[in-house]
Amino acid sequence: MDHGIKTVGIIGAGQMGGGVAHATAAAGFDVLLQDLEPLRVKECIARIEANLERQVAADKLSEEAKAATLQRIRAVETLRDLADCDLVIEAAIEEETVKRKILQQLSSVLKKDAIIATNTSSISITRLAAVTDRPERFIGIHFMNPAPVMRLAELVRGIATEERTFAESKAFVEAMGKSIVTSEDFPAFIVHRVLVAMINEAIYTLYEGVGTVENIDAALRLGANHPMGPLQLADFIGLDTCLSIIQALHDGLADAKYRPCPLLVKYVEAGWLGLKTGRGFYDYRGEAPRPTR
Ligand SMILES: CC(=O)CC(=O)SCCNC(=O)CCNC(=O)[C@H](O)C(C)(C)COP(=O)(O)OP(=O)(O)OC[C@H]1O[C@@H](n2cnc3c(N)ncnc32)[C@H](O)[C@@H]1OP(=O)(O)O
Ligand SMILES: NC(=O)C1=CN([C@@H]2O[C@H](COP(=O)(O)OP(=O)(O)OC[C@H]3O[C@@H](n4cnc5c(N)ncnc54)[C@H](OP(=O)(O)O)[C@@H]3O)[C@@H](O)[C@H]2O)C=CC1
Repeated sequence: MDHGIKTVGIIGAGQMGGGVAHATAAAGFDVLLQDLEPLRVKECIARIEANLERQVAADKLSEEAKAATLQRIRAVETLRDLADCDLVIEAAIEEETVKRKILQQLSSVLKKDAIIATNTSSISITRLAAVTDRPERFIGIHFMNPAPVMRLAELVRGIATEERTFAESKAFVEAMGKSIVTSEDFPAFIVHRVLVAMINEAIYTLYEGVGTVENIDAALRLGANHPMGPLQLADFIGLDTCLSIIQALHDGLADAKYRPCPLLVKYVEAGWLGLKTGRGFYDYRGEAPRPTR
């Protein structure tokens, strides 16, 4: 199916905004990248360049392809600059109030028929769609981290999402060389109904003294062939994001089995958010990561 998408706007130049910008540009789309803080966009494009350079050094990408990918990514400063995009993907922090404000402002400037997507990990697509002027052109496209590498995006329809919006979004994700799964619009969708529930359980396993950080991670890495242990993965995702997701499950399903582990809450309160702040279940500030408990 022809998705009719040429130019993609991305809001939020964090780990996901950057990864999605990289993967989208590498697939041949023009990308406009926006963040509240222009410096964040600059840093983000530098990270994309370093990732591309690693591929060039490993002979997995040509210099020309690297240059072409970078050339397709343009930094912009305001939501108004995204007005002519065919698709805008919101990838700001996992806080509903922040997302609602962005989506309301975006609606008022974006051309009429453009699709608005959110990369939220857990928040109701129907609820976010309702603050826009186009719930029928609104959808969840949930990419995985690191977006250039991971092969999946979850597609989530809100109650009003039109079939055309779903079909175009699916064609867009497939044009990026990725597969889709479809999830109903329930808190945290499919991936995190399972993944963050497991991460929260791993943190309880640490909290209750069943195992150390290293033992819990090794148990799942070597014993269940997970590429990363659950605590390393939590640090990789961001502990603030993990807490928001498990909180969404707890609030949305009113089931005590999703109660956020108090240790996770404490780490977030300390500002120990994982890899992105240099410290979480591991301390990344030395030569090799060291467990913090
Ligand atoms: C929070 C949410 O809402 C949803 C989520 O995303 S949940 C999290 C989902 N993600 C996961 O579960 C990730 C689990 N971890 C993994 O799959 C792997 O550890 C990993 C892919 C991250 C790294 O794999 P690895 O084999 O240990 O490392 P490495 O060999 O360095 O990297 C593999 C490839 O990924 C690339 N890569 C690694 N990190 C990258 C990044 N941040 N950005 C871009 N590319 C990256 C490397 O360049 C390398 O590419 P090539 O194969 O072309 O050389
Ligand atoms: N981390 C992960 O593994 C995954 C995360 N997600 C989802 O993707 C989204 C982003 O997560 P992630 O990239 O990890 O988060 P990060 O914290 O790395 O990045 C979020 C970015 O959004 C910026 N931002 C905050 N408010 C605004 C705003 N009003 N307008 C524009 N930009 C803003 C932040 O700027 P500043 O730092 O200045 O506040 C930051 O640069 C979340 O919804 C998350 O749930 C989805 C899949 C995987």
